[in-house]
Amino acid sequence: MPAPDQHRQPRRPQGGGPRGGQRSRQKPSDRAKHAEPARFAAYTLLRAVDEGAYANLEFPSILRRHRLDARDAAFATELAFGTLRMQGFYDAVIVQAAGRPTAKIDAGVLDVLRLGAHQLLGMRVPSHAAADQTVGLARTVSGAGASGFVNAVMRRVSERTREEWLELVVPEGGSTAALATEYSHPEWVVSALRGALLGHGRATAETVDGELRALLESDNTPAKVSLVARPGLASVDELVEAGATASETSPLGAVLDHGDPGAVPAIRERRAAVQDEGSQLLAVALATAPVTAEVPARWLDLCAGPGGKSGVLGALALEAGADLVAVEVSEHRAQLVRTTLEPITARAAATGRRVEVRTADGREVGVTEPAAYGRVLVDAPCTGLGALRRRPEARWRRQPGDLAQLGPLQRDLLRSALDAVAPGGLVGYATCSPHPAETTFVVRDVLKKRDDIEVVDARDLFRDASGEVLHDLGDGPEVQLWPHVHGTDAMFFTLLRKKA
Ligand SMILES: C[S@@+](CC[C@H](N)C(=O)[O-])C[C@H]1O[C@@H](n2cnc3c(N)ncnc32)[C@H](O)[C@@H]1O
Repeated sequence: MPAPDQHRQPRRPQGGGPRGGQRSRQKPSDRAKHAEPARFAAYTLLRAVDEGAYANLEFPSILRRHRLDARDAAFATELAFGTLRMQGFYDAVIVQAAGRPTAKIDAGVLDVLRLGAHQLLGMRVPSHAAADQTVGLARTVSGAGASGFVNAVMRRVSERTREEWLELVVPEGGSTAALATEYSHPEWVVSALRGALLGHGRATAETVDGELRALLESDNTPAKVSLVARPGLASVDELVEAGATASETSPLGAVLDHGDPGAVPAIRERRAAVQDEGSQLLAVALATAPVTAEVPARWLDLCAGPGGKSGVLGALALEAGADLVAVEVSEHRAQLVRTTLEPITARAAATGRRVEVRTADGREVGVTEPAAYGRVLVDAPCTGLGALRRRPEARWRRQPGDLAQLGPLQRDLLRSALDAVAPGGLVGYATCSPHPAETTFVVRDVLKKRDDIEVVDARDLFRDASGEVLHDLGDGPEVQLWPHVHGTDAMFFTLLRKKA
């Protein structure tokens, strides 16, 4: 049985000195005998992620199973998610402290050590408590045999501050490998983000190092909980009354600084939702872009699951007197779209409009329903490299080969959307990745073979809560948002019009 909570101890002051003064020479036998619940829950998540689980989806049920109160749940979340994000840096530290490569450490013991390293180097938990509880966790999950090894490694990790470890394990010179260790990203992701900053004109050769550091840092900073009020169903004022703060970035948005979003009535009733402000902005951009030709009053969301943008598009479609068709290839995700759209579907029925969710392959819609829609969103499946701050394990799971695999699908979906839109109508192509291979290159390749499409400058459509065009949107015509600049995920958006 896990022991009672022992992490509620005075934290070390920020930026404290070397850990020597607090260093503990305790033997493993003097350490905690068992794991306490919050750390045990964090460990359970790390093991589940190692076996393929998604941290965001898995953790709520782990927290419930361990019956953690709000404070322990917050500690466990910071511990587990912070450890997953910073795992690359901690592994470099553990290799030094253990004197062996991570491949030679049992996977469960390695997770225990990573959690211990995060408490020492990332959370300001006092050294003795971090070491004590980490050894207790090792004893609970791996047996007494591992506790001596864990005790010794924890002691060595605690002998240096975070800054001293950075100096020791980060190669000199600011190379890709150095940034990868310092900011705990795979090297290929560091290279890809550097290329994205340059490729989208966000940085020049002179400024890219600073921009890249700021971007990598933002991936390691937990995103705020952004809410969207679905137009006509909820208002920002209602979210503010429920404890959120009105967003400065999105006219539909609010930010919840603390508390459970599920406790907000509008969210429970699906009149509002948790959604990144960048996603809100691009759905609004597509819905409000001027269309001068006569086009069908039918809008299409071609890659709809789990339904976040459909929720905004559907609500705005009804306000504009249009229907919405949401297409999603996965039955499970299509069901999520149906659920999230329930209040919008009900409102549509009451006003003589239609909201329809189909489980189907979006690549076929252009053939089966040519020129049938007035506005089409392609929120393409992508690597998600622009949303790493929201998915703590994603950076380790993604592989460079994913880009090559997704490329043909992204192009096929965009082609299908361009066929499905009526002359004069609009297609928005979006990704939650800034990688040129899934953004500008996809659009360029598809447009190369068509003469019926023109690119529209989308920047004027990205307006903040006060109605001003968002700052730093670049040279256009497409829009690339950045977490370190706009506080949103790194969403990409191109707006295309089929010639009338
Ligand atoms: C980036 S996600 C969309 C997110 C969604 N728009 C939202 O805001 O909640 C991409 C979605 O496309 C779906 N997808 C992948 N291939 C597809 C295809 N051929 N046709 C339709 N949907 C597809 C994926 O299952 C995934 O749910």
